Amino acid sequence: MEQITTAIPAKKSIALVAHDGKKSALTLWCQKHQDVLSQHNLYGTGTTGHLIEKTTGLAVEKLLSGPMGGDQQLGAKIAEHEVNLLIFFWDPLASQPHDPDVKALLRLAAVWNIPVACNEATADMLIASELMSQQIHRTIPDYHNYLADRLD
Ligand SMILES: O=C(CO)COP(=O)(O)O
Repeated sequence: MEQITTAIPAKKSIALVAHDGKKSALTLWCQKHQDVLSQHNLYGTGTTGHLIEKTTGLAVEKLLSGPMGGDQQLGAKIAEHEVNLLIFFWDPLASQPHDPDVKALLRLAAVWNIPVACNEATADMLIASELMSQQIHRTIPDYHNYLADRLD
């Protein structure tokens, strides 16, 4: 597929999500990195977003709880270029009733080539990057070209 280059702005729109077994790890991580996070727009699934707001005071745009559609809402925001970085502490030791939604969210993050951290070590590296405060470039599928080809 043809690709185009697009920008992720210096002020990023970051999705924060954690499964139940990882919620305390994510809220602690958010407390630790509150200064950097406060410089960006934050989104979260329902429970995670509320917990982050409560423990850090950061403003989070809260979507539905994951099992009720929150992962799908985030996936849509990634496809519409509203969310451009994903921190998702998913739990590899617990099964989830909405596993297809989790997979779909991670798939769309890969399709649209946004930075993703699925564990704390990667999140630490992302948040420490000097690129967090700069505009960065990413290549994404050329959707208009894709559609034009299909309509030919
Ligand atoms: O289930 C989730 C991610 O798959 C997260 O949802 P909650 O933040 O509502 O727990």
